[in-house]
Amino acid sequence: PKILHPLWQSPLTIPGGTRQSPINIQWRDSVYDPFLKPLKISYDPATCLHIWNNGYSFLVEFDDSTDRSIIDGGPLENQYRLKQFHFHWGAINDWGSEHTVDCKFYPAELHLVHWNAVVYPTFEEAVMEGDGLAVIGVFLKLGARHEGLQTLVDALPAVKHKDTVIEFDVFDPSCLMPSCPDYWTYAGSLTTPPLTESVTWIIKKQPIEVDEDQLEAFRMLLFTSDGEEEKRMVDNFRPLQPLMNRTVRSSFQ
Ligand SMILES: NS(=O)(=O)c1ccc(C(=O)N2CCN(Cc3ccccc3)C2)cc1
Ligand SMILES: [Zn+2]
Repeated sequence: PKILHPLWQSPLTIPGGTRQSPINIQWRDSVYDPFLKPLKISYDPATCLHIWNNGYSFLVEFDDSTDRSIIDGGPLENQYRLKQFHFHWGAINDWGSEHTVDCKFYPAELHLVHWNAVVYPTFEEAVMEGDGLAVIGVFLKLGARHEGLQTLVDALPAVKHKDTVIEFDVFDPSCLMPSCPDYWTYAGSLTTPPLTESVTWIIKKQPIEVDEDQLEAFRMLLFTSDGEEEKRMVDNFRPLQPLMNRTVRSSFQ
């Protein structure tokens, strides 16, 4: 029988999938690529639009009608436009991230989602193409309170229920980037339906620190709409997928 994911009612494995995400990054198996460029990030905080709870995570969405918030360089051939960022987290601090490093889970993982507007007319079309998307993954680890994240955390009670949205008009996601430029990169997929193999993953080596209260704020969100029986939004990460015939490259030695 087809095993369906409890959260997304989607097949856990994609028939014929050869580049699925997330994966375990085995540090010693990653290959240093001296031709990888530094990642260039330039975000305009004024492109921030709103925060919404879409029933599997909370997303901060950006105005992607122009090239005001983009990334370039790194493993990318073109510049990619920022569309949204979101997180994945666990019910407890022992797990929650989608990718693992040497089989270690982090309590949460940030995904900044960008699309190739140089080649494709819309995000929806880019989602279906091998070089359509670029997602920066940043691990969150338990530690000091993150002041930049706090402005986001303060807004979460207003999007507690699925399909709630609030205006969020100035936020600079650069404040969520770790200071170290090092990253791994590999060819993968969306980790939620339609699971298309359209993502160039750029996973930052250094995590950012957040405190327990900030992680608890994520866990008080709900998968469910107002009036439904409450289900806490936790463990919204996809199981690890086989590496198959892929190499993870590193930008550092
Ligand atoms: N966890 S992750 O970073 O891999 C990630 C997950 C979801 C998305 C996302 O914004 N969407 C997936 C497709 N969906 C809409 C859509 C578009 C075309 C066809 C069908 C459906 C929106 C982006 C990144
Ligand atoms: Zn994600």
